[in-house]
Amino acid sequence: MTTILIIDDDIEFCETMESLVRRMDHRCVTAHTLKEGTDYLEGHGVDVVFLDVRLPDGNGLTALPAIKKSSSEPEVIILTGQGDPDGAELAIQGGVWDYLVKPTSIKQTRLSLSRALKYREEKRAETPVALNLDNIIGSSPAMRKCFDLVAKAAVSNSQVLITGETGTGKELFARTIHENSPRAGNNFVIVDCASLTETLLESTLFGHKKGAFTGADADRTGLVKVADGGTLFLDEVGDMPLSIQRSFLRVLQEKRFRPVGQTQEVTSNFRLIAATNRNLEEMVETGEFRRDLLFRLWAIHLELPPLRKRKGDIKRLAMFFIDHLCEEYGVPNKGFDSDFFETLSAYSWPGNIRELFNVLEMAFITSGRTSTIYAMDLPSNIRIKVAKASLSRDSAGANQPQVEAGDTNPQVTRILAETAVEVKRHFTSNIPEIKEFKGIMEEQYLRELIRHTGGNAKKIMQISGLSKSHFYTLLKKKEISISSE
Ligand SMILES: Nc1ncnc2c1ncn2[C@@H]1O[C@H](COP(=O)(O)OP(=O)(O)OP(=O)(O)O)[C@@H](O)[C@H]1O
Repeated sequence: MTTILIIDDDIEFCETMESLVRRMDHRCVTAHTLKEGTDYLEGHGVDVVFLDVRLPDGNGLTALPAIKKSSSEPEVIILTGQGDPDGAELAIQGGVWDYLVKPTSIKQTRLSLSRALKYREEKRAETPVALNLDNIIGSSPAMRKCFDLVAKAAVSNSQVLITGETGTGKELFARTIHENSPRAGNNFVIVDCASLTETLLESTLFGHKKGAFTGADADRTGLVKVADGGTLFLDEVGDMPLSIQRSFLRVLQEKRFRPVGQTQEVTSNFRLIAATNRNLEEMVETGEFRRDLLFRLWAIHLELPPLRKRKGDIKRLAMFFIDHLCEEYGVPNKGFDSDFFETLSAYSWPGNIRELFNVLEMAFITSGRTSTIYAMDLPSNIRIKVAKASLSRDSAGANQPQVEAGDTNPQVTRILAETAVEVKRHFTSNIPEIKEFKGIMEEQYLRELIRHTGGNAKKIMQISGLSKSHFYTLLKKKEISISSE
């Protein structure tokens, strides 16, 4: 059933609206403060919100973005006692469906509500584009937003600008847009603007005639022409020299250009996707990037989040990539110890997914023929960084939470990982028997446990998971007395 929420502090008005909405066979909920209204939106599906502007706890227009972004993304109709043109403009910019000034006629209110609901129904009925996202892993909210944009980009012919830190998947997403677009049957052509000098970039993009410059010993077709009917992917577009930016802008507008040393123009019907990890708006301010080109580029702007902001995706990315490696190396699928994912999640991944995949490949090789991959298999530099970050976090917080029963918090995991690094370092030449090693570690653990709990038997059992009899047997075996610790 359709639900309409009325946020208005005028109780009488709410009652009138409620009866109008009910007569239209919709469910109606009223809220007399902004807080009440936004609280309701958090846990319930709402189709349309009638929103007053002046409310006891704030201005409705200020809350508009949060209301629009709430989980059911309702349409909003402003119903205000004091209409003012600036407020109306602000509201419309904020995406409201209608702006009505009280008193409104029943007819007008009904019409506005019916139209908003019709629009909402049509929006829902739009058939979602079935994307082929075979090689892209991610189900975090940030990634789902990106997939929506990929779907929009795939069906349109507009320029796309993809931004994001290094290794976040800009090229992968550009290829995915191409492969899901009607141009998929034609070329996807990559030009890396950062790796070419100014002259080389010009001839690479536009091509040249034999003899146009020293070394041009044959005609060469430019990559803009190779992308005819397909997609041209300009990687690191922020590194494009200003002189080329000027000529490229013209190519974008007219889809025609002149190869170096040639008098005749060539045409190309290409679709442009550009990517960069630089801030182009800042570059425009400093005069390093043309504003007009930037405006052309970002008809659709896809901003890829860094991996540290979507840690929920790390596990699936790791499983996907290790499965891929198993297949490539022809070995049976491997399992993972839980400490493996904990360590991966505790690292900040400045090189994003590229770095993650490199590290996983190293761990995969280190794990050899074993069927499980452990944190120990990760490169020591990663484990050390994780351990150090955890320790410095610990020393920064004065009152650290006590380690409770069964607590395998990241701090403990980190310390264990660090211990493992130490053990590995010392064992290079001389490895003791496992019994001896276990004995030493066990004794160390018991002494620490007693010190930490002050010898409180209940806490000892809770934390260690040992039974009373087992604990006292161990104490006897190690010749430890509770009072001396
Ligand atoms: N969501 C994802 N799912 C699976 N693999 C991914 C994902 N994102 C990126 N990758 C992989 O990570 C690696 C780096 O991706 P890509 O080269 O597209 O990054 P980039 O942002 O273009 O990097 P750079 O800025 O350094 O050029 C590639 O192996 C790519 O396949």
